[in-house]
Amino acid sequence: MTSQMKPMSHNDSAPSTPGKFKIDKSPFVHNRLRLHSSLAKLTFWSFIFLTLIFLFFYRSPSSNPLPADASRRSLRTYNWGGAAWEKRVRTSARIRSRNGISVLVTGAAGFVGTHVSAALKRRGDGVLGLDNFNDYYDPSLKRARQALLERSGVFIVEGDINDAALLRKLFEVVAFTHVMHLAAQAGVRYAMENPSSYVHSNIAGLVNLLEVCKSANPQPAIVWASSSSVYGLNTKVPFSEKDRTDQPASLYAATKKAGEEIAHTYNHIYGLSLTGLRFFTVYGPWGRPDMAYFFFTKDILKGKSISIFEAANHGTVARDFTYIDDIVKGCLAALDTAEKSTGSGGKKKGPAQLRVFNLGNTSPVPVSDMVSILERLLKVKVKRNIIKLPRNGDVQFTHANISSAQRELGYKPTTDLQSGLKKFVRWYVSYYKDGKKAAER
Ligand SMILES: O=C(O)[C@H]1O[C@H](OP(=O)(O)OP(=O)(O)OC[C@H]2O[C@@H](n3ccc(=O)[nH]c3=O)[C@H](O)[C@@H]2O)[C@H](O)[C@@H](O)[C@H]1O
Repeated sequence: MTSQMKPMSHNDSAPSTPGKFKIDKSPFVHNRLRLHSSLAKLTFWSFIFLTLIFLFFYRSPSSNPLPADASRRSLRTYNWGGAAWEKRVRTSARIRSRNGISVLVTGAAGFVGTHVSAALKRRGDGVLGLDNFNDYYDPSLKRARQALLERSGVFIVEGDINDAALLRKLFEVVAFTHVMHLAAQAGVRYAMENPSSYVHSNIAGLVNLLEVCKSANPQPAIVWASSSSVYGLNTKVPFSEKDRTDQPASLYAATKKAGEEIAHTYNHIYGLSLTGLRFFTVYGPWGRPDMAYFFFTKDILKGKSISIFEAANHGTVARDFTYIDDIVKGCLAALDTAEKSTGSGGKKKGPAQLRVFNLGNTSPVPVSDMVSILERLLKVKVKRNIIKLPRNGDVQFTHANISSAQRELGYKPTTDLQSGLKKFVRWYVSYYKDGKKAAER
């Protein structure tokens, strides 16, 4: 019983300073006082109750823990199912080469997802894409990538990795041997604008996917995209998989690091075979417009100035930029060397493979040098605006030690930044028709 509900004693109704006025002890006045006090309490608690109900049903958008963007994504409904849809799924996932694999590629309309899907299809593997086509960046670019894949026979199912019913359905229709999980909320700096979208995709979405994979029969082997950003404030270079990763500098990095821990758990409990790939600033044709090399190109062509970050004391900011074709080779090698998961029916039957690899280029380039390469390729004098590295999650430099990937995956990057950016610029200019499409954006 709470103190408010305690039956009132005579003394409860007496003022705490009884000498100030005369207490009327008549029973009528006493009852009136009790009634008065009970009414006041009833009114008070009714008010609190109604306020709570009001807040529950009519909370303002700003009090919604999911920002509009993330809510919209999870509330969006996608059309899937039906005989014709299932046929497309089956056809796309059909293996067409001896010893081929059938792979569910999440984030297939994304930058890396498109390239990996196309490469798998080319060598005769079965490939089914999954993508929610969200509007984090220009969705028309994702649609163009989809059209490209469609022409090579890859069907992309429209849906969210948080949709368990859809994922279960896909595994019912196709016994995928592998999952290449690339769907994620990417971008380091955007995490300060929309933190929930990172939790939604990189944590909740990952767990949902692993839940379905662990119950699938047979369980697939999973290769997924982690990030160089997990090294955070680590200063030991080059970054090795053995180095500490417990100092993330951005929420993006923290969710990728959480993903690595979640992978450990699902491997440990359910025998899922899991390989995490730490990508180092991947760039190239069909790239992501939110990345610096991409929007620098756009702005340089428009004659706008660009902001180049500089660390304290004019310190150089550098990245181990890695060309997309090298990353694709690393992804395929990770799929090819992935051992089978050991569980079945949601139960572990024995120890399973758990790996993590750096996929970088091993030669960091200062961002200002990257800009100079673009300047030469675009033949436009760049208006440089050097500004202090903002405290928004960016780290000063990245540099991959790739000996582990070299040894176990035969990974060997071959494209330097100059050659890779040349291919990017050629694609950019032709895709945006010398700036025509870019101007429409
Ligand atoms: O390896 C990763 O795991 C990550 O790589 C990528 O992140 P980053 O390496 O930060 O790439 P990106 O944004 O292109 O900035 C490049 C450089 O330009 C600098 N930069 C940036 C913006 C600007 O206005 N000025 C500037 O100097 C900036 O300081 C930086 O030095 C992916 O986006 C991310 O999703 C993740 O996959």
